[in-house]
Amino acid sequence: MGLLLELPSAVLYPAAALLGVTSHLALFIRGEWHMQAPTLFWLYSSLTIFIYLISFYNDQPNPFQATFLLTTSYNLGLFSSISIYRLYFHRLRSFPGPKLAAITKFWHVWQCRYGKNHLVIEGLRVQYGSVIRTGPEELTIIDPSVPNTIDGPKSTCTKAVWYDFLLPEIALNTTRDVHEHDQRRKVWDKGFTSAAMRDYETRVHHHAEVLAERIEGLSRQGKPINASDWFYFFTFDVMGEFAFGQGFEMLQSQKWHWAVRLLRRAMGLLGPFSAVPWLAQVAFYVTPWMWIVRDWLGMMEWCKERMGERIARHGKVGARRDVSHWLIEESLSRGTLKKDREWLNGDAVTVVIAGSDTIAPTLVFAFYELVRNRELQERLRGKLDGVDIYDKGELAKVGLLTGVIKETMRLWPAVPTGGYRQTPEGGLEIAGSWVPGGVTIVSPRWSMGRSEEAYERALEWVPERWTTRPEMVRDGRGFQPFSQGRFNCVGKALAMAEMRFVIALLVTRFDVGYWGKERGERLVGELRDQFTASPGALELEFKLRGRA
Ligand code: HEM
Repeated sequence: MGLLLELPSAVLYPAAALLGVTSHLALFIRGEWHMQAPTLFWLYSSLTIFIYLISFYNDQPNPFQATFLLTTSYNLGLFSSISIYRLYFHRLRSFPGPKLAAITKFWHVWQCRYGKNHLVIEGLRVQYGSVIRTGPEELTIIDPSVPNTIDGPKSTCTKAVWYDFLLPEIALNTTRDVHEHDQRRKVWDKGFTSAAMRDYETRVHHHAEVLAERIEGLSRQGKPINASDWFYFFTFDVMGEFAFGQGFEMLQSQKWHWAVRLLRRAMGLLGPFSAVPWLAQVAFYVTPWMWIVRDWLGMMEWCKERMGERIARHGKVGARRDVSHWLIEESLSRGTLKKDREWLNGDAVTVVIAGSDTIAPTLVFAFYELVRNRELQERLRGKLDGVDIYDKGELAKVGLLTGVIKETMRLWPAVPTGGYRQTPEGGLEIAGSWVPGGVTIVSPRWSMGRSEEAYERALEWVPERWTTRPEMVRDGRGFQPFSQGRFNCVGKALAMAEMRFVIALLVTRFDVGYWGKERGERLVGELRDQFTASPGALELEFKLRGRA
């Protein structure tokens, strides 16, 4: 090495650049590298220090400069080769899209720095059309046929690299191994049978009634209700109970639980950094002391402890059956409780996030729309008149109520752009384009729901398009708020029952309107896409019906 450094610079630096090109063409061009990111980071840092020390001990006149020039030459070779390849030789080179997006996902990180991926994609659709290259190995395709192609019964697509974001945490929704997923899904399905659902219903009713009482209490005091707080308090309390057998007690305390706060703050990272899962790996392994990583790990530790307590309570007299009951029961029956502990921890966090961060924004937006459409609110109240809202079956028959929920999920999807899939090795035809293997496919619900080709007056909230005006849905194939196929939402029935009940309970009990000068500007303006939708504040007035 010392001898190498004595080579004339005219030879040394071009040689380093050539090494950069070679490492790209011989190594990095093949396969996935995001999981190796921490190792590469350490290797690169160690080599840089090593070069510096060699230069220093070989009496180089300026060891810092020598190291800098050598590493820069290598990087120049490496990144020039990557850029030229991705722009002019890559399998996706003929797809339209921003040139910088084709070179690096950092382009996307920058675009999403305010958590507005749903708007970034919408802007690209206007500029480039419905098939866009949004990354070196990524296509965003806005077409009603895509959900079925990538998730339908015949699909051979798998989950894309994004799902490795949280490794080493493992959970049903993040596992990329199809066989492993299917095995775990069978266990989950036991927690969502009709019998299991009956156990959950009464607790949903109980929490919803507490929510209504709190709202009534505040409205009696003449205070506004921030829907974006209260619906989250409600859903997190419900899901906390389903995951750990105990809620976060936010409806009681009327404030955010610190663990939920940490969780939501950590989820905020998914806004800008979803595009670069390798960076999350570097952060987890190289900088675990960083505040945001500490937040996440702190929250995971808290969940792990709660799961420990939940396991200790399992089978005790009076213990109620929650989602975790079924997961623990399965591990016990197989004698694998200890081995499955990581799964149980990860799956409990999944119950909390997947069950809360989706229902809450849908409820917030449903009430926003019901407030903007007071006549429809009144009509819905009329349809609910005389219906036993505690009877799940009866409630499901109220078409307009289901229409309200579906229309809200179309226009304000809880998962606006997420749900990335990867094409199988041999490639796949998607929406008329041949897509090679190993490519990430994004099928954004936000843009699909706003497509005039699929919906008449697409930007308007018209629940009747799902009931009496079916002609307003020109092509409903793209409407998959809960996804479909093997990775579809396991909690769909629970979610629909829960949303129907909460809306019915509150609409029959209160007249809901804007509070003061509120018109929903913050709700929509501060909406962030961080895999799930995170809305801004919305202050509403809930007037108890029959009172002035
Ligand atoms: C409005 C409510 C909800 C919506 C819109 C929704 C939507 C979705 C979507 C789009 C997916 C697919 C995600 C992906 O492809 O990565 C999904 C998966 C999932 N959801 Fe939901 N969800 C809701 C409520 C719930 C509830 C209440 C639970 C119950 C705990 C739940 C649990 C899950 C789980 C575990 C998965 C992963 C399934 C798998 O990979 O096999 N969700 N959900």
